[in-house]
Amino acid sequence: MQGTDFPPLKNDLILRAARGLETEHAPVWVMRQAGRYLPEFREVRASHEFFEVCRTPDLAMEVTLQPIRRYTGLLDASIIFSDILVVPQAMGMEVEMNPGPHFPDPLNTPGDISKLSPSVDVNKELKYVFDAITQTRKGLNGDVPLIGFCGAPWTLFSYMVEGGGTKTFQKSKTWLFKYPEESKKLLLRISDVCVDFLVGQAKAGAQLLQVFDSWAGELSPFDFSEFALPSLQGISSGVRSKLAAEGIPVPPLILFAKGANHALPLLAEQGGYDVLGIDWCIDPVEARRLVGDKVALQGNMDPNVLYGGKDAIERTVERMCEAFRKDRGSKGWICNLGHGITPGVDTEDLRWFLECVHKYSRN
Ligand SMILES: Cc1c2[nH]c(c1CCC(=O)O)Cc1[nH]c(c(CCC(=O)O)c1C)Cc1[nH]c(c(CCC(=O)O)c1C)Cc1[nH]c(c(C)c1CCC(=O)O)C2
Repeated sequence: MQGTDFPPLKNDLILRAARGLETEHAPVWVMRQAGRYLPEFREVRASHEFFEVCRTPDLAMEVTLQPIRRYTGLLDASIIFSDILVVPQAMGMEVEMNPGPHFPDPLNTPGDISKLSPSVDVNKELKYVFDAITQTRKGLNGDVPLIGFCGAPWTLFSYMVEGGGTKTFQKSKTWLFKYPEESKKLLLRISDVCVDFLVGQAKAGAQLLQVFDSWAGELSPFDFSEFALPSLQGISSGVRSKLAAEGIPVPPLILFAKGANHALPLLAEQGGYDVLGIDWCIDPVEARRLVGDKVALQGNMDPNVLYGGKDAIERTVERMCEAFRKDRGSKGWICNLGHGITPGVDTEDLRWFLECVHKYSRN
């Protein structure tokens, strides 16, 4: 599938911002914008299981388009409806969503690695994601670009080892510190699947690619460099070289290493990504100082401000816009929350957030 087969793009703000260029206002999208805070999403979920929605291109397209339709003209990107856990599934693991992720048979010791598929053909295992992307890109009719994504190896590793969410990271840390060499091998093996998966998404029509390292902040700076960084670099360099080898333009690459703000200088220098996402625990002025002009930034309002009412939202957005735009106008900033939107948010409060971003980030 080649780009020329798709409707022409009418809004390229996020593509320009990702390349560090000027935009009329900051492009804005919201992590988890297709999700349970939307009544129309809950309605689809009432009659379809979570992974059924992911695996059915018609349904995945429908929920991907829901926020774009509801907030017409206010969102500057869409993100394909899927989950980071489709990669462990493709590697041969069973994953349930009830309501959070649960792996009935997690990787308890390095011996369990042999249970994973020896090689993963993403074109077979994850074809449904590629089909959903191609179909959704057509369905968007060029209104906004479509983002593809995957989970980062460290975050996926922790789910595969813990068997679900965790507060302590006891099992994943046991692996890192007791079996460091086996851990590194597993991380790189996950990274190889992520490369093929992102390459496939770009070929299917994804116009930007984001890597979610949701648990990056659980690692010390040393352990982040030791364990997470090589696999993140493996993804950026692998995606770039494989697409280049096929003569396909490389879409902007975004890395959201949540909580790893200490690593911003290192990632800007050596990560190989065009955009770095930041959470709300770092001031945007400081983040910009740390990365210089090397990358664009994405973020970073605390999603819980959306529970604070219209005044709090407006004041926070105004402050955020001022900080990201300090001394550089609108160059190289993609506005987002500092993590995913949560299920209890009022849909009109999100609309107000988006309107405030348009108002306060305008040149
Ligand atoms: C860690 C992680 C996961 N999934 C994802 C991450 C990384 C981002 C982050 O840190 O939030 C990424 C993700 N998950 C989902 C998307 C869709 C695209 C979007 O709108 O952003 C994306 C980009 C849908 C989803 N993935 C999930 C839901 C909610 C489940 C439902 O529909 O019942 C959605 C809309 C389920 C999910 N999936 C995952 C968890 C922990 C949960 C349960 C927690 C929760 O309920 O929010 C794993």
